[in-house]
Amino acid sequence: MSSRGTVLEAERLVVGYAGAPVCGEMSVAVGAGEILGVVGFNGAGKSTAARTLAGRQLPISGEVKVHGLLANPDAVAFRREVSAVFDEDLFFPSLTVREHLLLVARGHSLPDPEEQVEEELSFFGLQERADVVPESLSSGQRRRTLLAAGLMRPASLLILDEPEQRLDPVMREALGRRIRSLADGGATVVLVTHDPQLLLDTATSCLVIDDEVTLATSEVAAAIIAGA
Ligand SMILES: Nc1ncnc2c1ncn2[C@@H]1O[C@H](COP(=O)(O)OP(=O)(O)OP(=O)(O)O)[C@@H](O)[C@H]1O
Repeated sequence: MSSRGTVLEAERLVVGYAGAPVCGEMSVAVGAGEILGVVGFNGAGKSTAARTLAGRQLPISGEVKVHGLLANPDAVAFRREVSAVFDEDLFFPSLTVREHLLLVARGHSLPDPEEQVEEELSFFGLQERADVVPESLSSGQRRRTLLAAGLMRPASLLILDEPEQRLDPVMREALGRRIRSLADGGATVVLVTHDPQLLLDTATSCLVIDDEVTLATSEVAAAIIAGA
């Protein structure tokens, strides 16, 4: 546990649908500056767990708390703390990439929103596509837009569901460095991933999701997802 205190806490959490659990019960306590990798086979329940930790779906039993606040995305105080990026996240069909990012920057009262947006466009290699609407983007460009929006806003807890998907190797490496630097700045990160290298580059501990949920080092978890 981090000396900087627990940020995300879940005790005997059971996640699933219509009262049916998708995986074993889990307990987590993640501190400021820590990166919790979440791994498991296809369909193991990683995204379900991540969505529950992000407050996007209710647990079957147990509670999720962030800084002691019950997970509830309708609560302003919770939303301020938590940024989550999922593949199914939505866009406004008539807003361009730049307009989406400006909306996020202004909505979170970032200083110099225009400048910050240009930095994100550059980091995610989106400058050339900044003025097109989501429909005209490739799936990887849409993914990068969502990640840019999720990473640029202030948050003490960042939940990323397979952020490496549809990113090329250079972008994956840059993303790993970015995640690490956010954690170095004090953010807590939950990272669902199938990428052993991203896990090794970032995670400080890992949750292996299965019928039983266990804690593992990033080396052990990376070996599991690499099929070793
Ligand atoms: N909305 C839903 N309603 C009912 N069952 C669902 C729903 N979404 C997912 N599931 C089921 O819950 C189980 C866990 O799914 P989940 O998406 O959490 O797995 P995952 O570990 O993230 O998988 P992957 O690695 O393939 O992304 C799967 O059996 C899936 O079919």
